[in-house]
Parts: sequence; C-alpha cells; structure tokens
Amino acid sequence: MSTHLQGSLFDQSDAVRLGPPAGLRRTVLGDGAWIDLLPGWLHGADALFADLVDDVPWRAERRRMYERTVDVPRLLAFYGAGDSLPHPVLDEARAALSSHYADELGEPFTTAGLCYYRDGRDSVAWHGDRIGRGAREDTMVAILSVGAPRDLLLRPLRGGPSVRRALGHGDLIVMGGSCQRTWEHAIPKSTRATGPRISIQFRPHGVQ
Ligand SMILES: O=C(O)CCC(=O)C(=O)O
Ligand SMILES: [Fe+2]
Repeated sequence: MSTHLQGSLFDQSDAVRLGPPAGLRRTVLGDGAWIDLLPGWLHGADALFADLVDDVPWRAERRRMYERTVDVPRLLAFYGAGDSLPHPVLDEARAALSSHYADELGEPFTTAGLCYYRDGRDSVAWHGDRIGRGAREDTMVAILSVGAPRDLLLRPLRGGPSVRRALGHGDLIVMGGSCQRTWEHAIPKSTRATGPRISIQFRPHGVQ
C-alpha cells in the first residue's frame, strides 16, 4: 500500500472530529430529570483518548473519609471557564453543546472536568453534581466518553430501578432538568477485564 493511500485511510478512520448533534435522543427519567444520548458523536475517539493520556496533567487525589484518608479511585484534571482545553476538538465540543442547548439551558457550558478510569478498579461512587447550583436549580452536565466503554448508572433518589448506559468510544450523554438533585449517578467498579476510559464533563459556571 502506498504511503499516500495509508495516509488518506488514516485520515478517514482516525480524524478526530464531531458529528452533527442531530441524532440526540432524549429519555425522560421522571421527577423532572432527563438524559440525552448520542452514541459515537466524536469520530476518532481512540486517537483523542491516546492524546489525552499523554497531554493532560493528571492528578491523583486523596480525600478524607471520616477518620481515614483514601485514594480517589480515578485520575482527575479540571479546566476553568477561561482555560483552553487539552485538545482543540474539546473546545469545539464545548461550543457545539453551548449552541445546541442555548435556548433550553439559557447559558453556555464553561468548565471541563476530566476523569481517567485506568481499569475496572477505578470508579465514581453514587452522587449528584450538587456542590454548586445543581443542588437547587435545574441544569445540565454533558459528558463525552473516550476509550473503553464503562457503565454509567442512574437511580432516582426516592427509590426505584436504576438506568444503565454503556459509554465510551465517542459517546455523548447529557444529564438535564433536575437530574443532579432528584437522581444520582455512578460509574461502578467492574470485575470484568475493562480497558481504560476517559470522560470529559462540561458544566455551566457554578455547577460542580
Ligand atoms: O465519568 C463519568 O462519566 C461520570 C463522572 C462524574 O459523574 C463526575 O465527575 O461528576
Ligand atoms: Fe457526576
């Protein structure tokens, strides 16, 4: 195969770019909460995953839990409203989400939090993004996932069955309405062989 042909094949299959947001599908969860899903929004997700592993200044954190200090079971990075993101396609994603949801959200997505789940032992426990305004107001948290799929679970705070979505390889999920205060979400640990995943969470100012 000629170098030229290899180059063009590489471009087609691996170019890191976003598709149109047209295929977003909403699921109403109840209690004012909903999720929007767009599988494979980002093309070339494996290439972006590899870049982020290398380029992001990942932090390992320790947190106090009662009388013990424990490792947070994932690596973290945070980009504030004015910061340029670690890959130009993430600036594009933030702008595309802000434009798509402008009327419904009434404000742009500003910050980006990144989580790196190195294997099935990494996880995030049940929680709502409720440190900021999400505790009181309807808002949105948009999550782009690259790398191997992991299950995101959602469950209603007042009890009832949970909802499961496997997210990786460029999938987009948007949690909206009252989702952060009437529902909780988690990435549970997995005992199955699980490849690494990175999630990029876009949030409006003051939502954490
Ligand atoms: O990795 C994910 O998809 C979820 C992360 C999350 O819920 C959070 O960081 O608040
Ligand atoms: Fe969260």
